[in-house]
Formats: sequence, C-alpha cells, structure tokens
Amino acid sequence: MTDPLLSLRGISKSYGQIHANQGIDLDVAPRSIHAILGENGAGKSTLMKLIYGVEQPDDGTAIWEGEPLSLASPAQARRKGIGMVFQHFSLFETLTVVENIRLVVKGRTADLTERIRTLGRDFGLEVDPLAPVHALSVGERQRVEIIRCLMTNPKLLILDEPTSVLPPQSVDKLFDTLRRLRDGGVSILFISHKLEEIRAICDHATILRGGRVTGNVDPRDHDAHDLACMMIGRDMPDPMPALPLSGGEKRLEIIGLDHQPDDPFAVRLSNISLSVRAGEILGIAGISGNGQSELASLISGEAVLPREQRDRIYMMGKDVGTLGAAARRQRGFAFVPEDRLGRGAVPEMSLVLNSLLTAHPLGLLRHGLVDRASARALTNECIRQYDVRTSGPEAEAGALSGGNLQKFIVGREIMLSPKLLFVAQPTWGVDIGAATAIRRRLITLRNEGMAILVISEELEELFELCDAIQVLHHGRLSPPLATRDTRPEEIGRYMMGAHSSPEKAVA
Ligand SMILES: Nc1ncnc2c1ncn2[C@@H]1O[C@H](COP(=O)(O)OP(=O)(O)OP(=O)(O)O)[C@@H](O)[C@H]1O
Repeated sequence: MTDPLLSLRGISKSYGQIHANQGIDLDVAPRSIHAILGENGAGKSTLMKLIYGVEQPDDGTAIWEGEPLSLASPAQARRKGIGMVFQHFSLFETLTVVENIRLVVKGRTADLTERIRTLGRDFGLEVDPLAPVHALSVGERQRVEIIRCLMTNPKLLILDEPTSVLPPQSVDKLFDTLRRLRDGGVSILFISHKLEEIRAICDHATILRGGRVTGNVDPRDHDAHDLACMMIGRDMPDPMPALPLSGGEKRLEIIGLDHQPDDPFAVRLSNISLSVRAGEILGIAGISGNGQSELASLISGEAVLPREQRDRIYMMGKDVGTLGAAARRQRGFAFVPEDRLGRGAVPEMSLVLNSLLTAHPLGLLRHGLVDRASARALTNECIRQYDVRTSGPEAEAGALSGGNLQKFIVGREIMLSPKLLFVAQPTWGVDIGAATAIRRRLITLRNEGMAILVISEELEELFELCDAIQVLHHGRLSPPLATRDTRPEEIGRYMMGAHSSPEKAVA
C-alpha cells in the first residue's frame, strides 16, 4: 500500500466530561475521497478541527507526508496544504466576498475577483464577488467558503457537510469538482449525513460512534441502510404514513404579495400567493438565493410590511403583515429559522435560557420573574423527547454539535404547540436517524391538525413530508403541485425557471 498522506494514531480530545474523540486511528490515502460517518455528536467535527489546527488534541500523534505533524493554528495547517470548509460559517458579514477571500488568499482584488468568477463558473459555485456577505443566503455563503478553500490549492481538503444546502444540480457539479481534484492529486475528507452521496463519491469510509472508530469500510460495498445501521448501532425507524388531507381552515394565507427589500442585494418578491390549512404540510422548494430568506423574514415577522400594504399576509384569519414577530407568536405561530446559531439560538447562553427565548409564555415566568425550575423541566423534556445529545440543560448552546442544536431548536418550537409552524431546513445537518424522527414528528403533528410550512432544498425531504409543493425561483412562486401527482423532475424544472403547467395544481 502507498504511504498515507495523513496518519493519526490514538488521538483523544475531551471537553470537560465529554470525550469527543477517544483513541482515534485514521489513515488518509493520497488521491482518495474519504468519508467520516457518524450520528450527531459522534465526534466528526472535533476530529476535523484537530487536523486543521483549530483545536489541539489531549493525546495522540499525527504524521503528515511521512513527518510528525503538530498544528498550533489553521494558518500553519494551510501552509502545510490542509484546507477546511466549516459547517458553520467563518465569513465576516460586513465585508464583500472578495474582501473575505483576500484575508486568506494573496493577490490583487481585480485578479481575485476574476478568479472567483472563473472558479464559480467552472465548478457550479456561482456567487457575486462584490456582494457583501450579509446579503447572501446560507447556500451562497457555503459556496464562498468552498471557493476560498479551493483558492489555497490544498493537498488535503476537509469538507464538513458541504452539500447540506446545495441544490441537486450543484451537488453533481461539486462532485465532478471533487473527482477532478482527487485525480489531480488532492485527498478529501468528506463529512456528510447523506449516505447515498457517500456511496457515490467516496472510496473509503471511517465510522465513528460515541467518539471512537467503530469501523472502516468501502462504502460502495454497503447500501445506505447498512451504513446507517453501522452508524447508529441499531435498526432505522420506518417513515410515517400521512393520512389523507383533512381540508381544515386556512391558518396561513399570502395573497399577491410584492415586496422589494431595502437591501440592494436582496431578492425582490413578486406576486407571491400561498395558503396552508390545518392538517396540511406545504413545502417550498427551490435553490437558496431565490427569495427564500426574504420570504421567510416576511412570514416570521422579522421584516414587516409598510402600513399601506394591507391584506397581504393572514395568520389564523387575521391580517398580520404589519405585526412584528412577537405579536404573530402570540396568535399561535412558531418558527425555526435556517441559521441555528445567531437567529435560532444564542450560542453563549445555556439551553435553559435559549428555551426561555421563545417558550416563556408556557408558564415559565411568575410575577415577572423567571421560574427556573419550570424552565429547566421544559428544557429537560425537550432534550429527552428530541434525543438532544448534551451534558444537560445548563450546557451552552454553542457547545452542542450542529445537528444536536438543530434538534433542540425544532423541539423547542414544536413544544409550543403552535397552530401554525414554519420550519426552514428542518433536518439540515441532522443525522439520518434523527432526521427520520423529526419528519415523523412533523407528520404526526399534521395528522393532529397543525398547519405546517416547510422550506427545504432537499427534494426527497419535501416529497416525504408535504401534501403540496410550490417552487420559488427568482422571487416568484410556482402554483401548488400535489405531491402525490408530481415527479421530482417536474419540481426540478421549476427550480431551473420553467413556467407553469397548472393542470396538476391543487385546487
Ligand atoms: N467547544 C465545545 N465545548 C464542549 N463540548 C463540545 C465542544 N465541541 C464539541 N463538543 C461536544 O463533543 C461531542 C462531539 O461533537 P462534534 O461536533 O465533534 O460532533 P459531530 O459528529 O460533528 O456532530 P454533528 O453531526 O451534529 O455535527 C458532542 O457531544 C459535543 O457536544
């Protein structure tokens, strides 16, 4: 066998009582695409941070190209030829794309701008180099992270869930890119919860469970179900059947909404109409950056309509377009935003305090003071019901693994028992076992009469969950398509900008 590019032996890392990595051995071969598989909290991101020098191991050794490797910082890792794209973004929001890239890649702004455009075109990672990062959607930000990393010409590229917010077409392009990089001599460490993707692109897979290596396999020799069982150490739950539509009352209605946000880089919304009834799940499909975040802020109440725009957004039969988020929540609305750190949760605060942020109306305040015992009980219940792996309710939200924080936020909002629940990217970064559990839960709630609106870039997820799907493209919404009569390719056509053939539209 050829010598490995990177060899780890006996790597361990603990955070207080939590043993995130324990005695990890890992060999990454040259020219290989190597998957790291594991449930939420298994220790994947921690291991990658150790390799990239963000964190230092408590124990163990690393060999890089035959020489001992000790990394004190990401800058040192980059000098050795190790690049990483993070699950959580590391971009400065107030700078433009090219300004962010200049912080890491040397060169004149004009040359870098041109290289960003060329790389974007070649690899399906298009993004405007001059746009400020705060105006970009989550998907676009991820593209910037990947481009920035490719521009440092790494020998080992670490990708922590790179495809979680990419549309199917871009995933194919990204995979072509990764194969080309591999054939050109780059090794890639690839973390993903999408087992079919791992089977499609990876030549090795290392499985982690509870911070230890539990297996090394060739993923092409196993089907996705096998891999999932190895990861979670037990069999998978079955999906939940949806009952036929109940045709309840309209809990959300948007009528001919036109909106031009103040931000010049934001997407203008044109003539948006949709409705969600009690006992129904409506899905909004589309590639991020087509108006999803603009529509989400208008529905959540983070952005409100000017006073003269009446009769555009109704919740539970009331015109709410000019009301803020809190007033909408009081009417029985709950919301899970797509970025969990920042808007979904405050990373420096404990889970108990994060519960209070939205759940305080559930009897958690007494005489204007926080009832800590009830807040703790509620948080514990959320941790239990949603299988949030954490040291306990006092853990800081920022210390949870990405998928576990997502489970916590989704759980917290569902526990409010809203009449209308709006979830953006419900299972983003959540492992396959927990994703199935969240989807089953949403379908149960729908069967019990909740109205649910889901924005997701994962078509498979929308097909599993929704009664009807509408596609957002360039700020316009397609007619609703009944999921049972629609094929994914038809949705795909709308995602690419095809126009309506309303015969399949739901009445
Ligand atoms: N800075 C930190 N402080 C305390 N605990 C941490 C910290 N970072 C990670 N952990 C804990 O270490 C364990 C492993 O987390 P890690 O992020 O490596 O998991 P993961 O496999 O990448 O999960 P996911 O798929 O959800 O991203 C988790 O229990 C997590 O809560």
